[in-house]
Amino acid sequence: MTHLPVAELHLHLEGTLEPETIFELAERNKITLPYSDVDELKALFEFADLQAFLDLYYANMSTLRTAADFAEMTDAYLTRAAIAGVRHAEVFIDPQAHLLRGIALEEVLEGVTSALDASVANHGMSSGLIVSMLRDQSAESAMNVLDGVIALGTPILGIGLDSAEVGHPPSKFVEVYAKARAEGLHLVAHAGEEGPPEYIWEALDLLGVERIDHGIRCMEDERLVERLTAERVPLTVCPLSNVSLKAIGRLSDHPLESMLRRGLNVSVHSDDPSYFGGYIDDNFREVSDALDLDVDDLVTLARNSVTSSFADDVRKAELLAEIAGAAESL
Ligand SMILES: Nc1ncnc2[nH]cnc12
Ligand SMILES: [Zn+2]
Repeated sequence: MTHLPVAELHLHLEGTLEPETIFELAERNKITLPYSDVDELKALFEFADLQAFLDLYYANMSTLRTAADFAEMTDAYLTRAAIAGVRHAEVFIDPQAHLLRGIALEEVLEGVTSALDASVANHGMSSGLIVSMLRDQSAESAMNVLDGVIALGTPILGIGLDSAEVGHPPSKFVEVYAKARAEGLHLVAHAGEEGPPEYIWEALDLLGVERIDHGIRCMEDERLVERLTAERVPLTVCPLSNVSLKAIGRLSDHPLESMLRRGLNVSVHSDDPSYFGGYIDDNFREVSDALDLDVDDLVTLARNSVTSSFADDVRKAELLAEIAGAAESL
């Protein structure tokens, strides 16, 4: 199947480090990994829950040291995403995970933005960066990152909130989000992945987010579904991730189809593709195989990804026209 043009809105750059790349980086940076080869590492890609994944995800980041490493990781993602049909990418980076192990914010941002700055020229893809705060770290730490990014003057699209969800509600970050809003930044947050529907309410009402990342647990709260539908709040759903992290038992039980039927503004994304079995094209193919989705549903998902993006109106119109063109030949 040719891929529909899409916007990738939920993608952690550090979650695109393929096992082979982790070993290459480790060798280059003289880091000893606790696995002897790629197969031993891949054998660990069975996760009991979000925390089990996060432990491995953070451990493997130790291989990233220089701006060149961050640039290479980012460009490798853009190369793979272009093959998947991604025409616009808004990607997350987790600066605190690198600051905590002594890598300077400048190093991280310089590497990532140098690759993103060339995304149009090298991949025909528009792009932007979302700085994501680790919710299991303090609000003060998140504020320091925000201040650091502002001081450096690095152009970013906005801020996000990720990492271990349960026990770290959005309310913890009210001041950080207020400051980011005052700076004119876009606001998104992971909520309702493992955490309860109340965290989605908080992300909307206390943080003022424009998109919810994941949000699948909204389906447990009828009033919330009504609100999200009425306000067309985008939910960036990552089906392969949800199965891999046991938020959902099997792909055939994924609520994506019910969410679409309820009129929720859902789109499909890849989260941490190297760990969860696939990029955005793999997510589209697997949900269309496992769920009762027709071509119109797939086109709706692609269109929602574009209308939910932070691209400007001209770019959105271009991308919607591309989707309409591609849909004719499906
Ligand atoms: N699926 C996910 N949930 C929360 N934090 C993350 N960081 C990277 N992937 C994540
Ligand atoms: Zn995520």
